[in-house]
Amino acid sequence: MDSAFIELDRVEKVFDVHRKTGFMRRELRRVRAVDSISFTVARGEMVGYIGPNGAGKSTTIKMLTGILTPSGGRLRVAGIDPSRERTRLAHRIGVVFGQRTTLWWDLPLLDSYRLMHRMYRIPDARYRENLDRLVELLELGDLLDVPVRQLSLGQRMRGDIVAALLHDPEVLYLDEPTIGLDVVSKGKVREFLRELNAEHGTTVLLTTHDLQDIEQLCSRVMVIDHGRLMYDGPLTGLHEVGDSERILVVDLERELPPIEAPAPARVVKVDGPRQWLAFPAAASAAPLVARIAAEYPLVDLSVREPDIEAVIAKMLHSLGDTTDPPSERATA
Ligand SMILES: Nc1ncnc2c1ncn2[C@@H]1O[C@H](COP(=O)(O)OP(=O)(O)OP(=O)(O)O)[C@@H](O)[C@H]1O
Repeated sequence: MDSAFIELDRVEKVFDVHRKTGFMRRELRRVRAVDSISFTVARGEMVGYIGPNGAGKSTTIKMLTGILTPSGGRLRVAGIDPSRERTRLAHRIGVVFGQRTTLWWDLPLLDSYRLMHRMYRIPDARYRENLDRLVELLELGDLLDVPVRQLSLGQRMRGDIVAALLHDPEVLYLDEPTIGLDVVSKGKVREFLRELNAEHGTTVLLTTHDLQDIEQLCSRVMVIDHGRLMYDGPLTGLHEVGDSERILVVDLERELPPIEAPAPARVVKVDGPRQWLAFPAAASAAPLVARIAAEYPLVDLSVREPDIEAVIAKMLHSLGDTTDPPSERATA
């Protein structure tokens, strides 16, 4: 991988919020949404950017796209200062907001793509080639004539991903790309993103509340809290810092005493022939599964992941983070 493609050096974003505190009285509150964050992302990396609600994730993404101007620090994407050269940068980045669509609600999907073709001034041959490839990969061929408002959430999300990639961006910002999708649609979106990254080397910054998005896509994860970067490393490391656990749900042929599992795995619940075992999230489930399969009459099993909020909360707790949500300072 070559040198930094995304660079943040002590970036800050402070919002001034005026609040009415009484008749003719207003108070100015200063919200430090992003508080001196520094990191770099190399070209071709897929990085998870996670944190509790209000942590500053969207504010960071908005600064990276140039929608918001930092209050301090230095920020570059592909060598470009996003807030100064937003239009130039727009040709090199793609953005997908899971909760909002960039498509035209009343128009057939294909018409939205035609408009983007013109907006981004994509050469005709390239547009045609990209459209054909993306529509095939994301299985949207039968839906191109359907107005966006008639699409299911999963179809609309895939439609938005195509829209974000028609102009061959080098970096893709994804904000909750699998939110509300069923298991099959989530799988399709993840598989597509993996292929996109492997084949085109697209750099991806992913914000999500779904731990499996991170697990299946990102070799690196950054955790932000109260506007500050609290962790930057592999997901397994995040589990280790917080001592997170996964749960192995085991269905036996009949009701039996609690399974004698090798420590630190242990049975945490028994209900008839079903038993629940907790084990460290950073460890592989394979040895535990093999041992149970060899020694017990096993019918079925599944692994439950901890939810992302729980992992982050444990990690922050173990780091002794007890500060209040984004630092606010009354100035008047
Ligand atoms: N335009 C704004 N004006 C004032 N305060 C803002 C503005 N945008 C964000 N904030 C505040 O900045 C902080 C960080 O918000 P941000 O939306 O970046 O968080 P987030 O991590 O994306 O949260 P979520 O997961 O809930 O989307 C919050 O306290 C929020 O209220």
